[in-house]
Amino acid sequence: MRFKQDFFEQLDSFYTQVYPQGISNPHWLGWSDDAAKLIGLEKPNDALLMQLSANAAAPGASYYAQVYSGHQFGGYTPRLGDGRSIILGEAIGPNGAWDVALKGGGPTPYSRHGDGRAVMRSAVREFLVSEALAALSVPTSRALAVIGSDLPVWRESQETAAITVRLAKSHIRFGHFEYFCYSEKGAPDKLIQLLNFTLAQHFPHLTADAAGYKQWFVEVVQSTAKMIAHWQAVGFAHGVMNTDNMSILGDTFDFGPFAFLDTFKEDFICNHSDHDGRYAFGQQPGIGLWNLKRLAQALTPIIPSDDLIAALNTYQPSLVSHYVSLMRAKLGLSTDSCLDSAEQEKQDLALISQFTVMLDNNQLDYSNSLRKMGQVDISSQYSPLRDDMLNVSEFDRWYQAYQARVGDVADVAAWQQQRNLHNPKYILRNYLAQEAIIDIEEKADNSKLLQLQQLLTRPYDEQPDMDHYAKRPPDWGQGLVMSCSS
Ligand SMILES: Nc1ncnc2c1ncn2[C@@H]1O[C@H](COP(=O)(O)OP(=O)(O)OP(=O)(O)O)[C@@H](O)[C@H]1O
Ligand SMILES: [Mg+2]
Repeated sequence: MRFKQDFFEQLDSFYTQVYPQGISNPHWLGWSDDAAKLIGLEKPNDALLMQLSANAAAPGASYYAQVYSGHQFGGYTPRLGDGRSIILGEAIGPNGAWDVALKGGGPTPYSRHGDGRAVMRSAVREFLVSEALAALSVPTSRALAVIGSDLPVWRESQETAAITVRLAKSHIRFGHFEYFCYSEKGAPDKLIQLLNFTLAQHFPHLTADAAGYKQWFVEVVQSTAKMIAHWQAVGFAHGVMNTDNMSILGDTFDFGPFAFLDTFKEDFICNHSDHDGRYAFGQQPGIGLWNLKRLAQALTPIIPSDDLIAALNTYQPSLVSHYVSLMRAKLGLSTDSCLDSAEQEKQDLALISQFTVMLDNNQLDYSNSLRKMGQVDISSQYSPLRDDMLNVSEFDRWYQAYQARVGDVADVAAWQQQRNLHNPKYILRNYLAQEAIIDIEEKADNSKLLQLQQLLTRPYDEQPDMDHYAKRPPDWGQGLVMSCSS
């Protein structure tokens, strides 16, 4: 790894230098070749294992924990910061730099009452989902590796610690701006310093002046809208959309109790502590806007309110338009229609919503239903999903409208093949992650994890002998809800 240290060198009051503490008996549980390429690495080796398990210094690393705050479940916490994630610096890759962070690397001045550690099950889940989302083209932080150990840690019972090696284009969160607006004295200067750094590093096409700031916020609004459109289209529930977990670049960030939908359920809650369903699947678009409003509020000292509001107003149309275009690709709705594009979008959204409401009412699997729809012979009156519906006449009405919208398809096989490129066969179902974790816990066997990882790097491909991974969960794995104690 070759590092540069821009954040460390330019923003010295925005972090505390802190060294990670090694974990005993470190061993690779998982490694991502694809993530490795991003920072110019190839295969894992012993020296890297020692560095990334914090048992040896990584040459060129600076080791620091950033300070930030954030709104958690709607309430403001004035100081959070990296309590268990220690950043080594920005590793230089062939197409740009990536922060390298050891998540679970030991206590920091921001650990509050925590131990600075991550348990193996949560580290494995973060590793798997980061790479699975990337393979689905969802904007996300990445995971280079997950490293197991025999270091005991206590949650509800004794578990072992692990480290996820996270790669992120930036670790700057909405909460960084909130911290330097509310919690730190000398606010406008620090806010401006942080914003100028963000612009120079990640928005080099923008100028560090009023016009650049205004356009920057528009781009943050839109990248957030785009990220959430991806989540809704792929059926991903994040679970903890606090503003400290919202990346300023619109990358999915901080994986705790997340879930991919098995059964489609608009009000599905994956987080055991989310009693009111604040972060339920169907709430995510609205929460995205709420979070952006909190960011806007923190920016009022440096960006005029009218500009902030104008940008916020682009959120909903931008999200809808990304969502509809992702769903069109899944369902095979082409866009070269003679209707006005806004009207077409409205009608398509209605068609898509009727479809998901039927999935919800009939308790059908989200990804498998879409995959099946993509294999329909569009000229035939018969759709494979019809048999799964209780209200067949409702489905028939919808299917007729759908057929009319798809129109004539000259080459049905090619159309179906296209659909398969947009409707994954394999997703990271919670029960699959759980099975991989149980094998590691009980048998020290990571082969399921490796198999799952391989499978999820090609989620759209038929893969021989892997069909069982595409099945709906068994009874024990239905609607698994995860706790935050990670
Ligand atoms: N075991 C722990 N020890 C110390 N601090 C912790 C621990 N778990 C969570 N925290 C801190 O609590 C706050 C909220 O935690 P949250 O689960 O959102 O983040 P995280 O998963 O630890 O890290 P990140 O957001 O970097 O992915 C953060 O400041 C985090 O660093
Ligand atoms: Mg977090």
